[in-house]
Amino acid sequence: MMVLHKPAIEQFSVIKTCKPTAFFPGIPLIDLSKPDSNHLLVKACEEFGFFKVINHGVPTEFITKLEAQAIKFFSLPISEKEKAGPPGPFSYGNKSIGPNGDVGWVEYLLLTTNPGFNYQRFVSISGENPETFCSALNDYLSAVKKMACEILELLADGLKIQPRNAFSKLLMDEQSDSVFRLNHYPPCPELQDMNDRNLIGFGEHTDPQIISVLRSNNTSGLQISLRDGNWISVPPDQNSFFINVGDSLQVMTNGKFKSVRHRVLANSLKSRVSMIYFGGPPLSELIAPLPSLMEGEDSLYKEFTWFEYKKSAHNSRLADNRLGLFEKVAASYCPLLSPTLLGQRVIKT
Ligand SMILES: C=C1C[C@]23C[C@@]1(O)CC[C@H]2[C@@]12CC[C@H](O)[C@@](C)(C(=O)O1)[C@H]2[C@@H]3C(=O)O
Ligand SMILES: O=C(O)CCC(=O)C(=O)O
Ligand SMILES: [Fe+2]
Repeated sequence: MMVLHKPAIEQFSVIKTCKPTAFFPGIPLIDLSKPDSNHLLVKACEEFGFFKVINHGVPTEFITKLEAQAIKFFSLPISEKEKAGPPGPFSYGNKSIGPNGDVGWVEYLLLTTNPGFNYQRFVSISGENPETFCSALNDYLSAVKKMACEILELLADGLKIQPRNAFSKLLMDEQSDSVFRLNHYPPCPELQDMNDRNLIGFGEHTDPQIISVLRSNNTSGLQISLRDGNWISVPPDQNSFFINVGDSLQVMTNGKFKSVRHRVLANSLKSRVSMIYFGGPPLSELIAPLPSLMEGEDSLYKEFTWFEYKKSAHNSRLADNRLGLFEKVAASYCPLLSPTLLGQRVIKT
């Protein structure tokens, strides 16, 4: 267990909550088995870029098996976990997020989902039969990817886009650059003595990919930012999935869908374990608005490939407005709306 003395805790972002953040009852809930789900999905992506899905078709057994493997891994001594690799694109990281100095009250495993990737390194560390970890991961990833593709096809239906696999084919592509992340937020008991203060587990950001599929245990902490800048706590639900619109889907819909800003606050008593699949396109894919969604409008974004966007994202800090660099108006016509200034947001809690 990580234990921190008060001065040490100050190394992390501690934010003051002026008023308790109310649980917001309005997070869209979509039942994927209902015939009108396509229109509700479009509405949720336009209004929040975030929603919760039920009747998702992912077997509970796949979820519990992978979660058990994750818990086993995170319970190992740190020296063992570090053998999974230094913080880097596909390895174990502790408190340090990304390559540019971001920190959070979190440890994680970051893995590529490309077929054929050798997970053996992590497997041998957890002391498990290699088959157990690999099969739990593969079962979970195939089921979650299938669900993500179904959602993207329902969205295409709702937007009247032909063909209906216009988005989903990018995740189905053999070269799809998708990532999977297991996050563990240990409890932080010191927080109990720090009235009105919260510790950042994973700082505010948007996800750069097309779509993110998040499942967590029953510990709270996830928050999303509404358009007015207010933060809303998402009540945890271990039987459902939470879906984020990523920056790339915002661009492909020419800004009709919004990528959602979100963050995770640490909990003083309970540990949070989350598993997130980030569905991304092939590196060479041009990320641009679909012509059928333009209706005579100009693209709001400069043209770029996923490789270019990913490279730029990896040079940014977590909270930066990464898409700002690729917006036509902000970058070309108005220096006051430069990405640097847009990246600095007033934090309301
Ligand atoms: C600070 C960073 C971590 C991140 C890469 C980045 O430079 C900016 C984007 C971050 C993010 C957020 C969503 C996902 O968790 C992630 C894997 C991704 O694709 O973009 C992380 C990156 C990371 O942890 O390496
Ligand atoms: O762990 C979570 O619940 C969310 C983490 C997240 O947003 C991310 O890893 O990109
Ligand atoms: Fe995220």
